[in-house]
Amino acid sequence: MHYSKYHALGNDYLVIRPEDLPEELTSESIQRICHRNYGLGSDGILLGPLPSGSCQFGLKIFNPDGSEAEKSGNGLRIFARFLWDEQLVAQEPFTVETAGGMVTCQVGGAGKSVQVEMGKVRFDSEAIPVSGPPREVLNEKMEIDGATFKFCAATVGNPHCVVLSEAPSAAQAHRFGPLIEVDSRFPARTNVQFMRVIDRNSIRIEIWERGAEYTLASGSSSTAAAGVAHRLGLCDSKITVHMPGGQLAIDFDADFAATMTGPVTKVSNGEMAAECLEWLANPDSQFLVVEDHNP
Ligand SMILES: N[C@H](CCC[C@H](N)C(=O)O)C(=O)O
Repeated sequence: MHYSKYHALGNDYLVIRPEDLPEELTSESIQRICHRNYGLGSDGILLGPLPSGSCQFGLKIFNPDGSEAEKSGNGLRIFARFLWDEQLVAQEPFTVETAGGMVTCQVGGAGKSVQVEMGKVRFDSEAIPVSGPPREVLNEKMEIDGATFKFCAATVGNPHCVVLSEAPSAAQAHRFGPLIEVDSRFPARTNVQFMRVIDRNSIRIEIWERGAEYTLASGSSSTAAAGVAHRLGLCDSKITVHMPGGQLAIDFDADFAATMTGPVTKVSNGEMAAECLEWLANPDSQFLVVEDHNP
């Protein structure tokens, strides 16, 4: 099976064209393909280009636990670069349909920089979703594993819980992220960011992703966390988001519509070997399978 691998600030994805799939993806085959020991290893799969009734291209985004994500900022930059590498687009902006809505992409810098209009960041509980009465989820409190956190929640098409932190760290993300991801207040689970506001134009985040665990960078997390900082009046409308994998630029208009700009790096084109494909298809082969989170 042919694939292309890219990373965006260390958040890596496999791009697979539907015509290259030997059979329909399942939660288990996604887990196997993405597995860092048994499979090709990645933070997810981008399946496309797919037909779309509303946009020039369609895209399905899968997490390594097999769940489908409504949106991925790094994934969309990578997919835009893939389309450019395949000469399916040039320098003009183009539209991509995701489960979380339509986005507009534009490739620049000889493919090394991509801009994506990510849509509006929204804070209302029903859109995210967050349980409880309909409200904007801002400056609420949660008790997790003996610690008390102040948090906000937002959607960029996918759900995010932004925890205010004096000292975001990988240890903090690993300890509290998995607990918050599956907390009952998030019916669709949630991505989690631990955020420190550095100044009016920069924040720092550590990330625990829904369905992907700890990642070095996340475009939708950056957009959500920057949106919260802007909504709380702690940052202006142009924000640099610092993550372990690097930086992204997020710009907001007056309606919190976000434009994300950042790099993409091509890693390889490759072929999954036949014996690995056999292992993928063999349900009895030894493999650690996590529970299926698809609704
Ligand atoms: N794990 C996310 C999708 C990938 C997001 C991240 N890789 C990005 O760049 O936005 C979710 O289930 O909503």
